[in-house]
Amino acid sequence: MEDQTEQEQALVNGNSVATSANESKLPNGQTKEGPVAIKISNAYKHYTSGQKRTPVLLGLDMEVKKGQIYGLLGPSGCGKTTVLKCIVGKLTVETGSVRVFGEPPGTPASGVPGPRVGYMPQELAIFLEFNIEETLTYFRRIFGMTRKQYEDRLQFLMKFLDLPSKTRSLINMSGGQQRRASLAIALLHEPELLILDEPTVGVDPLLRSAIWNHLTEMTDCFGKHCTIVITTHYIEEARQANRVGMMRFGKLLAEDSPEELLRRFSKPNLEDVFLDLCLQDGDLETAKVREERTQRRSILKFSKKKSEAAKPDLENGQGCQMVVTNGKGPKPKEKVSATNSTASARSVSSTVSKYIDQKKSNLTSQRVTACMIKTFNRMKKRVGLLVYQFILPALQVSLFCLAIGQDPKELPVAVVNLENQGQPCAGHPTECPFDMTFIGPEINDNLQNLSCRYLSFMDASIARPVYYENYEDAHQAVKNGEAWGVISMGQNFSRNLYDRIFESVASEDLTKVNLDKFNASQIQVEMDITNQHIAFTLQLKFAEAFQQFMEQLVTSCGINKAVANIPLTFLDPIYGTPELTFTDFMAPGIILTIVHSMALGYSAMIIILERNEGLLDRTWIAGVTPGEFALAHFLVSLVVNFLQVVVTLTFMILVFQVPNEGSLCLVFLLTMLQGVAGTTIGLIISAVCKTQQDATQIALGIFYPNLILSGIIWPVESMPLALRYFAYTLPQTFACEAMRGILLRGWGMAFMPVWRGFVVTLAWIIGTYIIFKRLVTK
Ligand SMILES: Nc1ncnc2c1ncn2[C@@H]1O[C@H](COP(=O)(O)OP(=O)(O)OP(=O)(O)O)[C@@H](O)[C@H]1O
Repeated sequence: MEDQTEQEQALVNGNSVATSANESKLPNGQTKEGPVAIKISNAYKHYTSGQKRTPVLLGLDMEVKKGQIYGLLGPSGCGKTTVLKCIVGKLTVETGSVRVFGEPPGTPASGVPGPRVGYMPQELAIFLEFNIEETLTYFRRIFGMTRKQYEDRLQFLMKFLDLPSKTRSLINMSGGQQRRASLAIALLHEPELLILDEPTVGVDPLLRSAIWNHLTEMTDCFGKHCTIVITTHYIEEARQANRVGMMRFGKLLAEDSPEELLRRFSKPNLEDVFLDLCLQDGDLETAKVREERTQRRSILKFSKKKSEAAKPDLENGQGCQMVVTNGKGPKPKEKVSATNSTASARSVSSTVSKYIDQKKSNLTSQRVTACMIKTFNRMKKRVGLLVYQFILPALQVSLFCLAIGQDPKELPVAVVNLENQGQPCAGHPTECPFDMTFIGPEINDNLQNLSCRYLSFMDASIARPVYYENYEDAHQAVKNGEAWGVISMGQNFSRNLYDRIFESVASEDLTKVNLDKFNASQIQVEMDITNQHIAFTLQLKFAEAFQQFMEQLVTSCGINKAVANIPLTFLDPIYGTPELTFTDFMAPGIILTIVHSMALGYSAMIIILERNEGLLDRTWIAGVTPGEFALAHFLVSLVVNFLQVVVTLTFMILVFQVPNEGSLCLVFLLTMLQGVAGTTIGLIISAVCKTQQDATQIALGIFYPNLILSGIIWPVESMPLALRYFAYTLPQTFACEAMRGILLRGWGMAFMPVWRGFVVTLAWIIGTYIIFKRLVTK
């Protein structure tokens, strides 16, 4: 009733030339009238690109009856694809209304998107790395077809669309074969509504004819529910439609059956009808229109020639795969008798009903599983991606453990030992250099080459001595970058050291210490400290060597070595061991950052890849909701994460023996959650970026600040206050602290830094997943 009112209204307001015809004819001449399948009333829409607004639909009215083939014709850019996208619920109009099966598309009541509709977009929208079977299996799972139904249908489509082996990769097929495979997806479940955007482009005339015959058969019966909307550039091809809509500049110039249009305009073909309509529409660009017409005619002539060449075959029931192979296929339309048509249609009708199990096709779990299996299959096909996903974490961990945190080795140090004439020490006494039997210590023969004794405690594997005879040469060597520093000792180093220790102590007036002698007993070190870590290492080694030298010296004289120590004692550490290295400090953060960034990088590409290939639209129009799509990718990422965490922890803890004092379960759980947080952040990037390049740049842009600010490399406590507070808001800062607590201190959930790390990570996961879901459902 509502339809009727709208229809009447459309007729009153309708386009100047649009007809009031609401009936159309079957190809065999029978009148076809039925309920309305699609109704678009007074639709307006524009695209916005930056400041630019492009109007696309300008008060479009269109009506498609159930069981009709509706040919939507018009020049490139007039808005045909936009209309189709509005019908399948991919786009919405700004004003006016679109109704599919009486309901707005996108609502559950319309069933569109969903298994009620089969959609073939203009672009290929196929998984090029898949073969035909894998591609169709994906859609079979979404639609809930049983294996048997699917096998029958696959067999039919392979023959009908003249597709090569079902196991050949689509990437290795010709353009025409790929288009036919794309059409097979739309035809797979014989939907109630078939939306085909230029399905016959690049298809040879013979097959084009067979496709039209098949479409005719799908709609060719009373009470049959298949409705087809098709766009084509081959205008004459649309004569086989029950009704055509001629579109220009966002509105329909006319809408009627081809026969009625030809009769009304007294033209021999639809091309000329279209030209007349354009002229009537007040379009002054006649030259351009004529040119378009000439071009299209030349295409048509070519295709006609080919069709005619093939005609005898068609008439004999050969040449068209469908006719040849199953013997039940339609003959060319003028040959189809009413009886045949009905019988044939009945068989199609019964096939249609058995393909879709409404209960099954409504199952979220089934669609999520379909998406997951498809993603795993895609991964399997991309060996590079697999390597990237699972070998890279292991490689990163190995490189980190091997390259970071160890002491630098074989650092050249210029040694100027004037006490030994600048030469390497051949040997030195190790006995007590003092005679302690008298009241005060006396010098004995062992008081020589104390400098050599000191140098003997130097760890040559770290500070490699290079001997110089004078200070100037040694200094120049450092200047030239040949050594990291100069360590020098004077001519009477041993005697001056003795005097420093005993004379100053024995002196009655400590204010009168001989500073010359005092300075001459100093071991002087001058360094290149441009590399702070190397400089710190050498300073530490020089100081350790001196401590050991002094301990050995006093011990050789029978004095307790404690006398040689400064009165500051470092007892055993409460947490950690003296052996802990910088690697151990960084490892907790590195584990998290590897897993987090790998997950982020992987998921950041997911939607972009599918969207750019046109697959995302197809998946959604097949009935997978954005929420299901998000869930499927989330679950796949979880599996990938799991494996990455196993690889990372195995290498870090088992192979490279990074210490773990706490619960491995907690370590695993926190790492896993960090991976999930990376996944959800990546999914957001994937949803907002148009290209892989954009996504890569954002992912990299996130990676470095995160690494620098999260306290993974350097303590957060060293940052300026404002930056430190910012760092605390990042997903890895508290998690890194928690991980350090577990691994190095053996803390459990009872410790605030540990549970805080978990809570913040969970908050990031929930927050980013909500944002992602909103973005994809927009
Ligand atoms: N996302 C978009 N943003 C901006 N403009 C767009 C967008 N999509 C399409 N357009 C513009 O809208 C107009 C209609 O596009 P549409 O794809 O609907 O035309 P069409 O009739 O299907 O063309 P063709 O036959 O070449 O496929 C064109 O001018 C096109 O450039």
